[in-house]
Amino acid sequence: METAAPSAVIVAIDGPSGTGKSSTSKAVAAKLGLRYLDTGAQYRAITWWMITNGIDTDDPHAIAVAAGKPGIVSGTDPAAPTITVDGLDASVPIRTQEVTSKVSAVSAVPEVRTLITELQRSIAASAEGGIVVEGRDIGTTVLPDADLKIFLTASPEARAARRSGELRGKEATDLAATKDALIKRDAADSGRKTSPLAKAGDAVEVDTTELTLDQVIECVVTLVEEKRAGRQ
Ligand SMILES: Nc1ncnc2c1ncn2[C@@H]1O[C@H](COP(=O)(O)OP(=O)(O)OP(=O)(O)O)[C@@H](O)[C@H]1O
Ligand SMILES: Nc1ccn([C@H]2C[C@H](O)[C@@H](COP(=O)(O)O)O2)c(=O)n1
Repeated sequence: METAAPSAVIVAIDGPSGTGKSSTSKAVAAKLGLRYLDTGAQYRAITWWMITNGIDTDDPHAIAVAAGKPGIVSGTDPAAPTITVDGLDASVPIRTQEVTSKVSAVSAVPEVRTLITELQRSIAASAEGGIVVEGRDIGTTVLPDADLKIFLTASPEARAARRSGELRGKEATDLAATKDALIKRDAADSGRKTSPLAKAGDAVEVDTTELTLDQVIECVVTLVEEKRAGRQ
């Protein structure tokens, strides 16, 4: 496994859905001049490709056979992250309800994880000034030697309220249904055999339930700066 330049700081941010990983990671990366990688977008992208190419997402063997076919490219500018599949902009279609409902099954297939993990490691290794990588297994599996590991949590109620606020006006906003869907996806992501959603033993846990997004960003920026200062 290649590593980034010695001065680069690598930050892994993991946690369940709706805990604020993407919002926090993007803002922290922008403030500190780091690159940013949304690994959930990559699993969503491969899921979208499976759906649009007629692969049965309930058939792990069919998914495994097709896993190497799509070309997934992630842009890591925190001000404008991008994701393409075979050269097509996938940023909008990967956020549909259909993709969200199928991504846990696709991302549980070991062949998918092996390919996406390799891609994530190569992106992190080429980020010369450092990178914030967010997902479910970054601290445990993808980048176990990350300089700083954060595990974000929040109550299911807080997470559902955040998601409902986001969806208002676009799709159904039933709070109870949103909470049930979050809990179901977390259970699938935590319960899979290959690199499940988990807190690394050396990760700092931040419960964001009672914190504003700005407070969480400030907390993580401080942790990164402390880590950088300690390395000098
Ligand atoms: N501390 C917070 N307080 C209030 N709202 C927040 C907080 N953190 C994030 N949010 C909001 O919650 C929503 C979900 O946040 P975000 O997408 O960053 O979570 P996530 O952990 O990346 O979710 P997922 O894993 O499902 O992609 C967004 O609308 C975001 O603005
Ligand atoms: N490192 C990762 C990141 C994401 N996944 C899977 C599991 C999630 O439910 C799904 C979508 O992620 P989101 O966009 O909601 O952050 O992708 C994973 O298995 N490992």
